[in-house]
Amino acid sequence: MFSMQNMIKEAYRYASYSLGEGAPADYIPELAKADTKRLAVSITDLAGRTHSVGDSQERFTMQSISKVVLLATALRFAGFDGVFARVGVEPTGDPFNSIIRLETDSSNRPSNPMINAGAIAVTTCIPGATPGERFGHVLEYARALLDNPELDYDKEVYRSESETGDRNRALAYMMRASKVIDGAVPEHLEVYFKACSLSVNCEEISFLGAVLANNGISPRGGKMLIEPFHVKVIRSLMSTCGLYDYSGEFALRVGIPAKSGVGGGIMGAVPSRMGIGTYCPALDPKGNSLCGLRAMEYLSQALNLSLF
Ligand SMILES: NC(=O)CC[C@H](N)C(=O)O
Repeated sequence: MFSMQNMIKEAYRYASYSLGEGAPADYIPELAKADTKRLAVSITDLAGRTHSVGDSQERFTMQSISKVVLLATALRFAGFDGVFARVGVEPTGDPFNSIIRLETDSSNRPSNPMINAGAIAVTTCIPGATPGERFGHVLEYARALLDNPELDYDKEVYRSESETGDRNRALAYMMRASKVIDGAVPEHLEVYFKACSLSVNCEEISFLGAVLANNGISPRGGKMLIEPFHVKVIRSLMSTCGLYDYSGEFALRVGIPAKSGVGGGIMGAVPSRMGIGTYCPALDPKGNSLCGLRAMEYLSQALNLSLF
């Protein structure tokens, strides 16, 4: 008999065959400590019910999944035109932290908001007198979008990333040199690193997926959290750019708008159906959670979720 719980159990079992493969991100030293045996799969349906199997309460940092929250926050304050004056909407086929196109692209703008350069440019659209105030807007919105009023960032991961984030600094200074962004680079990076360090669990990211799946309306309570046009923008960028230089193959194999992060999470939004969260910190060479990809593939096939 069909039950969502059984389906998730099967996805978990299929994904668990890949446990032991891959490795946690180690360029942020604090992330290298993650237990690669942790695995979770969660689905939040559009009635707001969450079903999970595995380590779904385990907390991990959002990392690049926060690019969705940063973009939603920036769109709220600066609108479409304000945000997309600073960042493009084209996939790159390059790794998430690549710098090359900032020089070779004639506009010097980062290609899209789902790569590091693009997300840093997006943070510059979030207003406030101090980086604390600006991150406050992100945190407040993240608490609503992930349905956890206690949500906060992980101080250890933030410190670790801030100490070692020279590549992100380089991206930001390049963009400032070419006048794509202005203002104090260390302040923009404080907002960006804190957003990456937001501490979440698998159930919460499946809820964020469900908000996006439900056209921006909270499946718990019915409040509009993201306006429908912004949902369309975010979902389309997730589809084309959400898994960095694996986005094309992911579209083909899974076909769900999704966003991954090097903390080991993947968040998926199946329009008008459900939000999906997966977690396992062992990554493939492109920075995507290996077991997470397997679980997404299983669910896409079994529930016929591909948009294509
Ligand atoms: N792909 C990711 O999750 C990258 C985010 C990470 N915080 C970084 O800036 O490198």
